[in-house]
Amino acid sequence: MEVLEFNENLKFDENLILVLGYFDGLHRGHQALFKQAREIASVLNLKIAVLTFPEKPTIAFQKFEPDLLLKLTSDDKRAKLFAENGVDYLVFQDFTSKFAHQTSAEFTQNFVKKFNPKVVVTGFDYTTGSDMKNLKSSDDFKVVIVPELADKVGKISSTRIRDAVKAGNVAKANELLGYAYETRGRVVHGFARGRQLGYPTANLVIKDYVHIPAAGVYTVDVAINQKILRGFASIGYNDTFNNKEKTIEVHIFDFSEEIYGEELTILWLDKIRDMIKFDGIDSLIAQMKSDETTARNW
Ligand SMILES: Cc1cc2nc3c(=O)[nH]c(=O)nc-3n(C[C@H](O)[C@H](O)[C@H](O)COP(=O)(O)O)c2cc1C
Ligand SMILES: Nc1ncnc2c1ncn2[C@@H]1O[C@H](COP(=O)(O)OP(=O)(O)OP(=O)(O)O)[C@@H](O)[C@H]1O
Repeated sequence: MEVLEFNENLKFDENLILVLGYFDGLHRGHQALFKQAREIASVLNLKIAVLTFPEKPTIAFQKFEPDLLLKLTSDDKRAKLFAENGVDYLVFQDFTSKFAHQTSAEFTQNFVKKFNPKVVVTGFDYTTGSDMKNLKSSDDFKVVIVPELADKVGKISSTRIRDAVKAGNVAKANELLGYAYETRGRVVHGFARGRQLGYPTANLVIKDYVHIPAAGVYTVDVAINQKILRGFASIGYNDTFNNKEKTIEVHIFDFSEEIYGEELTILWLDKIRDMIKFDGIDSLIAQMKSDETTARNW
């Protein structure tokens, strides 16, 4: 997959299949679009391009709050997911005020046509331009609209997945994503209390602008050095010890390597419980033993 910045001189000599949208998380609804695009691409023997934005379009419209920059995946993972979904050209355009002020016709002329698309694939609720029109088929290209992928609650959407993650409902998020929600971090030193508890933990710092699940205790898999290992993790202020800083820590079962400075990825599988303020470490240890059984049996 080639990653490109859109600019006026960008020109493709070949015909392409163009897919449009922001695609936070590349969830099952988005995957349906790419499946459709791949089917058309293979019949017409064409490559697939995506025109998307590095950040959420809402930053051009709303009063800024740091949450607006948070995503469901790191930028690296996002690119990987586009590639896995069959994208050949991933093209980024900043979503600016000027971009937003274009009409649908201007967007078609200035952007869509630059891709020489034979077919443009969009979702059922996709609109373009300041006039918010649906893209229409023309002599130049055909528009294929993918119907809504929904479950009992309604449309599978990035918004629903963000809400599930923020509520700690990672199992629901995973069901809607079609893969396990993950967080990449680097292992740093904590208070070294974990050893005393019988559960040494890797404390993580997260540099990606991503949504972190709600405080609590979780069954996780940990991807480290090409291996996937089961563990359990906690997010929060370690209420028993009144920590001032929120920590994300993971204990990997049957693992005793020194991993300070290493990068690992936590795959959030299920929430076990909320964080509890215990009146002593013995009750915390007893609770963690029971959590361990839950996590191992998941
Ligand atoms: C699975 C798991 C569950 C935990 N549950 C709690 C909890 O309910 N209450 C709490 O105060 N701390 C909890 N902790 C956090 C421990 O207090 C923490 O791991 C310990 O203090 C070590 O921290 P340190 O790495 O900063 O030394 C939990 C940690 C893990 C890994
Ligand atoms: N469940 C779905 N079924 C079919 N198409 C979808 C679905 N969800 C999104 N799409 C389509 O995917 C493209 C990208 O959508 P977008 O990035 O707005 O995702 P979204 O999940 O709708 O996000 P949000 O919840 O933030 O509105 C659009 O063309 C949209 O119509």
